[in-house]
Amino acid sequence: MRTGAAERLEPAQELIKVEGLNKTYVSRSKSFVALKEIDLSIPGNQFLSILGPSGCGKSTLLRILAGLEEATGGLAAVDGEEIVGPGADRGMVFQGYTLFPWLTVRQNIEYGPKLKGLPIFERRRISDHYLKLIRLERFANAFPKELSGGMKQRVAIARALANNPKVLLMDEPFGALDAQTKLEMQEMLLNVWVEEKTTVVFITHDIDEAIFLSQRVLVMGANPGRIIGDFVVNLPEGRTQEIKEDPDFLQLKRTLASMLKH
Ligand SMILES: Nc1ncnc2c1ncn2[C@@H]1O[C@H](COP(=O)(O)OP(=O)(O)OP(=O)(O)O)[C@@H](O)[C@H]1O
Repeated sequence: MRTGAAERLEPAQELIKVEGLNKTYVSRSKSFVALKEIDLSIPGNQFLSILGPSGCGKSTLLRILAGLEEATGGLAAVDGEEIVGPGADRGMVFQGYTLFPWLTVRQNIEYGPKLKGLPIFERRRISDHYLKLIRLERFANAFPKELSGGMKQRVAIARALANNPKVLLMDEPFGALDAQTKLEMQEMLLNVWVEEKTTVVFITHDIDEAIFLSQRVLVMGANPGRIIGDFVVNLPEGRTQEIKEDPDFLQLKRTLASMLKH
């Protein structure tokens, strides 16, 4: 159902390339190495999660990919183009709710397509598609303040996807939700990913969430921020919560937990 550039990617083709990436924050006389020599290749359509202790540079890496932060050295590129600033080819979803409060759910979703100058019938087609995907058709004309936290995050995901980005960058998007809503959101996101096959880079502190959602999990270490583990998740697609009892799931969970502990 996707109509843009992401559709043209062969599954194994590299979409995101990070090479020798460094980030040092300098404040007054102090400098702090947040990222050191990060090398990473992410193929198109992959769902990749990043786990790591607080302060290991996960958000910094994501913000560099989003073009919101400049690297101190090295390269970061999307689809062969070096990242020099934010762009519609990268959709962002954060923990905080970032919807426009003065726009309805439908208008929020249509915001990007409207900015691109798409005609009204096309915008309507896009918002209809995403309202259905996030199962909020009945709330098309509601304002964000009328929605629960989980519903707001669903709209934030739809709004990001409505731009047909090449990659969805998600920084702990479900971190503020209660446990039950979080599980529902994970299933919803997995369904969205299966339907749309968009590339996702997802930051979380939650090992279960990382394994449940992903095809691949990266582990970062701190001081300096670097990649210390890269795991393929060998679990079938079409996952439901029961998969969390699968021996392969539990084995990977133990491995990741022990890596994070050290
Ligand atoms: N603007 C800044 N100036 C100075 N230091 C910064 C700045 N932004 C981040 N840092 C430092 O860089 C390190 C990495 O921060 P970052 O937010 O990327 O970590 P994180 O892994 O996402 O942490 P968390 O899981 O707690 O969100 C931290 O030690 C942080 O204090």
